[in-house]
Amino acid sequence: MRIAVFGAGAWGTALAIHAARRHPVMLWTRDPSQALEIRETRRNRRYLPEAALPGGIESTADIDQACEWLGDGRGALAVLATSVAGMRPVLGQLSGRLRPGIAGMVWLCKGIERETGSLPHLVAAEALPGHGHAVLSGPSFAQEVAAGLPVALTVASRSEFLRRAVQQALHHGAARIYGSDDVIGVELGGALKNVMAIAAGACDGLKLGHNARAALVTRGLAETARLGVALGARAGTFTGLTGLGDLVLTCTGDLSRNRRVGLALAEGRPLPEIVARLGHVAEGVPCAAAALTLAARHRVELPIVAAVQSVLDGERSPAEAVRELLSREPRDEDDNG
Ligand SMILES: NC(=O)c1ccc[n+]([C@@H]2O[C@H](COP(=O)([O-])OP(=O)(O)OC[C@H]3O[C@@H](n4cnc5c(N)ncnc54)[C@H](O)[C@@H]3O)[C@@H](O)[C@H]2O)c1
Ligand SMILES: O=P(O)(O)OC[C@H](O)CO
Repeated sequence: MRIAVFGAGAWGTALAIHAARRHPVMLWTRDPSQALEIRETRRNRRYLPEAALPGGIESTADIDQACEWLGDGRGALAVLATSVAGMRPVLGQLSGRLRPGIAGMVWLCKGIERETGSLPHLVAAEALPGHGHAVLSGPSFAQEVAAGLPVALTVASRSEFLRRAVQQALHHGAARIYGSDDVIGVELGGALKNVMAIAAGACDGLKLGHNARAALVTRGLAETARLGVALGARAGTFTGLTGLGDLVLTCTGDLSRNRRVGLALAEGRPLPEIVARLGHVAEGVPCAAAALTLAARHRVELPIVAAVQSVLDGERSPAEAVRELLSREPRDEDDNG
């Protein structure tokens, strides 16, 4: 099966390496010098410097060439690996270029569009109509996948055909790919765990202890599920790989960029400096505000996300935000607030 990956950041590159263990892969980047570097050095120095790219990966910055490479499209798979902010512009370029026969488009990004408060499947429906759509998510640090370490992911799509096509393409070696038809639940779990990881990083940076982090993960999951159910997701999805699984990974694993943002905020560093130093996207930063927009539309309360947003906005220090969360009125654990 031919697989074209659009976006050559850390995760797009790692997924291309995994896919290339079985399939020919085309890795598209918007940056011509990066495409040249990948072809000549078999490395992506800026985004995933430690990984060697196998010979089965070709690279181009020419989007027409990448689409033509997929051939008549039959059985081929397109993968979108940009940040959420890059989704609409890149899918817009692909619209009309991708042949109708491809198995479908699967995106890897985890977040909510900042300007619209839309989950990725709604962005894709507008920007790339006429193709099958799927999201691939779950606990997965790029560096570990590139190194061939075990990983379990979930592909969610309303199309059973596309779910099976993604499993056929990527369920091999050390990667297990589960299927789900709960697109909203899978996308929301992946989006909000990034915000919770900022909170967990701040919590650990303030040395609030293991009890505090466990409370944050558990209440963060409750908050995510509350919004998800209001949006039409199944509650059970949030205890799966793309909910609890990714939440635990990102809140506790130091490879997480979002967690590192939280740790740096606890040191009192300004957000623009933290983001600039990171050199990668930290989706939790734009996602916190977008999640609050979405929650307001559905009249759902998100106290931890609101606390993170107040810190990102510079309205409160992390310590003040924690004090505010602790001073909330007592309630039953399964209360809807
Ligand atoms: N890194 C991981 O371990 C990992 C794992 C799973 C999911 N994700 C998710 O995958 C997405 C990408 O993450 P990443 O780690 O690759 O980020 P990254 O910061 O390493 O790379 C982002 C990539 O998106 C591209 N991009 C951004 N806007 C674009 C635009 N308008 N047009 C074309 N390209 C654009 C950048 O050029 C870059 O190649 C994020 O939503 C992230 O949450 C990351
Ligand atoms: O580095 P982060 O925080 O963007 O997390 C990466 C992946 O989403 C973990 O599953």
